Amino acid sequence: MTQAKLIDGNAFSAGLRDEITARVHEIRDGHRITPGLAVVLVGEDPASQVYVRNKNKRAAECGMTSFEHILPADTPERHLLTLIEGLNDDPMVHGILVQLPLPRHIDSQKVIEAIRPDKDVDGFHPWNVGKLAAGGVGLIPCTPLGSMMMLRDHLGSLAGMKAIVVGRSNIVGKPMAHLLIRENCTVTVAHSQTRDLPGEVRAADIVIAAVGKPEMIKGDWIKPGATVIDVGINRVAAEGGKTRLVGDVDFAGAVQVAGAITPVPGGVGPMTIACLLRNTLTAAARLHRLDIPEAHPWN
Ligand SMILES: Nc1nc2c(c(=O)[nH]1)N[C@@H](CN(C=O)c1ccc(C(=O)N[C@@H](CCC(=O)O)C(=O)O)cc1)CN2
Repeated sequence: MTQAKLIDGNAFSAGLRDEITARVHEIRDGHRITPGLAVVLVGEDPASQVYVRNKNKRAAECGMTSFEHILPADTPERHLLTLIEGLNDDPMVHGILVQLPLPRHIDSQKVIEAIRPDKDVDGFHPWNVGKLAAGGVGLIPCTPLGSMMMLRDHLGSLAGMKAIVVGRSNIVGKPMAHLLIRENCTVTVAHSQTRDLPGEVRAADIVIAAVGKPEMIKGDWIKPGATVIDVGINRVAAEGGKTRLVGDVDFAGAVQVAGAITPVPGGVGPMTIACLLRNTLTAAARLHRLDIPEAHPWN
């Protein structure tokens, strides 16, 4: 039996970061502007620490300035809001990102809404959410943006295709659905109350799995030849007391049926960070009204 093509997020993200690096050097040399990314982490969540370290490392590799703010887990919400106010006003900072999840005593939505929308490189501020929903120009959340780049690269036009997004989070599910509508797909958003989820998935040419449940979407739910983008990153127990990463899709089953599939790790995850850098470059260019081409335009 033929196996699905693997969509390699590590390779795609490396190519995108090369393009971003070239653009960053252009504006540093031509305009004396260095894009700056501020990354804020509250607490000691080990996975978040890794993501924040990688974001800063990748930003520096692309020639950007990265500003790291690591705050203790018991930081009062007011202190975090004051830090954001300072970053909003700092001309060296073009992109602001607060790593999620935040400790429970902090209201994440309040924090997101405190970030200047034109520096909101996560694309989570209601202004950017509204721009995406209404078809305007804002900043697009990184994971959906990276997923869409890989889809367009693999499939070309998506017009007329049936897509299902399994999961309705503000970070991935909802923005992904809007992007797919923009690309003229017929979109179903499935969630915990969906009746006959296997049947809904079987009807789809494109499956976006963003439900946060390890290997929940089975191989025999996938339509033969469909393109599967697995957004899940779940750490599960493995042999010898170790852990391993799996997605939301049963990869071993799906790879036998799908036309193409993103692996976990090495699929959507690396694209999330590359798209954060792309958004930071976009924010810097817009804030300084620079007329530079976008890295890897996809629409
Ligand atoms: N403010 C934000 N918080 C969070 C976001 C986000 O986009 N903005 N997304 C996730 C975490 N995340 C980025 O922050 C992220 C997750 C995973 C990866 C990644 O490269 N994963 C690797 C595997 C890494 C590992 O071994 O654990 C892969 O899939 O190959 C990058 C970024 C929640 N919070």
